[in-house]
Amino acid sequence: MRYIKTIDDITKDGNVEFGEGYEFVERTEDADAILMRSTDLHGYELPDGIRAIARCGAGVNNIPVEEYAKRGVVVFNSPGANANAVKEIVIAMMILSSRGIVQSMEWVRNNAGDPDILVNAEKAKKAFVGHELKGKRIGVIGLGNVGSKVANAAVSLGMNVYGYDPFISVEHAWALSQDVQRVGTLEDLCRGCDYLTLHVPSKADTVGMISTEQLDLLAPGAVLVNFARETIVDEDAVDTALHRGQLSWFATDFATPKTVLMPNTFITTHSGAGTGEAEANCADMAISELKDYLENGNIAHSVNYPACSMGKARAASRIACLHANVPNMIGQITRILADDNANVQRMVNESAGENAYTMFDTDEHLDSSTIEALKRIPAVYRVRVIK
Ligand SMILES: NC(=O)C1=CN([C@@H]2O[C@H](COP(=O)(O)OP(=O)(O)OC[C@H]3O[C@@H](n4cnc5c(N)ncnc54)[C@H](O)[C@@H]3O)[C@@H](O)[C@H]2O)C=CC1
Ligand SMILES: O=C(O)CCC(=O)C(=O)O
Repeated sequence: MRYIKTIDDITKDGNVEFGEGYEFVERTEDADAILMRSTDLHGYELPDGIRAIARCGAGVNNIPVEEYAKRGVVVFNSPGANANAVKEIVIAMMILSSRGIVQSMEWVRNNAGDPDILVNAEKAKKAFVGHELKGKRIGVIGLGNVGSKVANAAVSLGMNVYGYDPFISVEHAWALSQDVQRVGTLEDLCRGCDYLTLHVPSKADTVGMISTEQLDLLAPGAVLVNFARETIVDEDAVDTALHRGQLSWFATDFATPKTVLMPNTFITTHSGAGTGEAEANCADMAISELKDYLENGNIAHSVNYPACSMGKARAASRIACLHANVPNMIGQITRILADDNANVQRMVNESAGENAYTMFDTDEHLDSSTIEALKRIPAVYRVRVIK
């Protein structure tokens, strides 16, 4: 039996299924792995028994991924699984910011008792005249799973679409409409934009990336949409830009104490991924990642360890070593296996940044003294006997 602790409501109806061989537990101390969403794990006391964490979603700024890597904990996310949901709400926010829809509906509600409301609505409507998205210039920052979809949707709405992403993946470059014009600098992207939408992770080079300098380059009365993370915008700069009309609207998914006091905002409850489809997609992806890791040691979509797969564990034994990406690790591991006279059927070593992963199948089970010797190798973070 394997034990799973869920943190957060993974889906609205609470349904998550791991299937046979798995049980949910209340206490993290009793779990092998964690399935979670947005809870901040910085400062969380993670028990040593936890081998893996799967984040149902894209952003992992709520998880100390490098600290966990050094403890031999593999962190997964679910890339792309909620991207369509975010794309749709971002387009909705752009339309809401352009057409006086919310204000017009408020007017109707406030005048519900007026017997002449139908006639008076005709008079009131001029206050809610907006403009169309077609023909407007939009800048998309980050052309990954969400940004590439937003950019393509904006193209199909007839917008002039500009994108900025110095690290764009080949996959997303292929997915991008040829009508999206790529721009080399953030400043060139912002210049003259009527709409600016943010789709980058929160990390050292994106925190505060939208500030006065960038906002001043936008067209006067531009709309800023932030469904990425609250940290990416300088909130004081956004507040000032809203007060002096440089921004006409700010649509954000993050109800921070500062944004809730700003004028001309549409603020949601971190609901960008709030669809049943997105929740199910994220949960399915995260669960299959955890199961493949716990049962076979395979890693897919990890944010702190390399991808690595040897298929189903079919040999007598499978061992996985999580370790630092430093010289002579394979030499040290194979020397210990040779001392045990172990016959290795297959071995894979992969690395990503500071961390590396070595997995091997052997004909027979290894002695416990051999496992202990592997654990004693300096810079080995964890040794797992998968089978
Ligand atoms: N509001 C919500 O519910 C949701 C929010 N998000 C947020 O949106 C972010 C993006 O999501 P995805 O598109 O799924 O992630 P992704 O990883 O597919 O795409 C992120 C893109 O940002 C680019 N990027 C990284 N640093 C950059 C920089 N300095 N300048 C420009 N581009 C840069 C990357 O190259 C990548 O193409 C997530 O990290 C998360 O914080 C994602 C999903 C739901
Ligand atoms: O609804 C959630 O769990 C948050 C989604 C999100 O912010 C993400 O995927 O990065």
